[in-house]
Amino acid sequence: MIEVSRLTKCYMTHERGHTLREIAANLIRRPVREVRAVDGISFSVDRGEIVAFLGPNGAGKSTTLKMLTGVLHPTSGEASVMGMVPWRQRSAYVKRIGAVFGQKSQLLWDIPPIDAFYMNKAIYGVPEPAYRRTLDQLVELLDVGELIRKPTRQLSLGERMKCEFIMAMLHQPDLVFLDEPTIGLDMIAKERIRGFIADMNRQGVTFILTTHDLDDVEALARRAIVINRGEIVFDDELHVLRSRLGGRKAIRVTTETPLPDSPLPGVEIVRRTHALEADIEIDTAVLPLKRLIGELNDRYGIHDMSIEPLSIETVIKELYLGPVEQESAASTAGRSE
Ligand SMILES: Nc1ncnc2c1ncn2[C@@H]1O[C@H](COP(=O)(O)OP(=O)(O)OP(=O)(O)O)[C@@H](O)[C@H]1O
Repeated sequence: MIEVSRLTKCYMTHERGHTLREIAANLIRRPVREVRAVDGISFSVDRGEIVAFLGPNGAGKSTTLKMLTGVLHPTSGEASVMGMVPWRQRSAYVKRIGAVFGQKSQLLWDIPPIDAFYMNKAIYGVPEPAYRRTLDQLVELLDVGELIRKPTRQLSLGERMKCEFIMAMLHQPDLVFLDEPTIGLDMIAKERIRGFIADMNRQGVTFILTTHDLDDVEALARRAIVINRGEIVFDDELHVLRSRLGGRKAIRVTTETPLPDSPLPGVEIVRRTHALEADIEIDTAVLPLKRLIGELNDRYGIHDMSIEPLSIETVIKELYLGPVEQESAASTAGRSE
């Protein structure tokens, strides 16, 4: 469905002077700096997938999405989506895709969503019977019967997001780009939206999901593409990310005497939450759990303990960090909060 090859986007930005002399010099000539936001990325996505597209702030996610939705021309490289080049065949292309941006509404504030839906029907040229059928189905699935007749400004965030989804799905797109679709929602609303995405996916819709919410990823995606500084640093199934965690476990332990900075080999203090309480991480391949409990208890006296598997967030953070940042992150571990 999506084939991306060596896609690159460089922005040219004007350097701003800070000192008076620099500002005066800028009046005559402003130096230009190149920002390589996306640096030769290649990947493909099959029909029916939900792919999480992840990365830290400034990694190049939005720039990639803008190119794939046809809003932005790349500096170089190619993309073919459903046989079209997004930025060259925009008008035919937008009829086949949908987009939901958690931070940007596509509805109109003062009019009810139903009127905005009707406008989209006209823009996309959706025939009346197909429009009715899809609208009825979406309204029932998202349980928004009455809401769509209220002015958008009177809706709660969760209610509005449901309507944003209807707006994006009414023309029955084959591919939908989601950018932070559950941002700001409470747990119940998040669950509803996730359920809806999974339903649509079962009906054959492909989703590209950009989010900082790793619960969205765990709930929906089987595969993740991680981008950092414009380059892809991981592209595989989520279970491969999880397997990188190996036998590592996160433990919160309260002891009778304080833990030193290196309590035992294979144990890392991630955070001290209290003088006698710390979050530690262990590698059970180096130190089996049974030995950890025995030795911690003998040396420091265990008062309380809870053990959890590490979240996928940990591996992703490690992917985000380059070797230099990993070293400095390691040197700050163990500091009190
Ligand atoms: N219009 C622009 N002009 C110049 N530089 C830009 C422009 N848009 C983005 N950038 C730069 O390109 C890089 C990638 O930005 P982008 O918005 O694609 O990142 P992102 O991964 O979406 O980040 P976030 O998670 O914060 O939204 C950043 O360094 C950003 O400052």
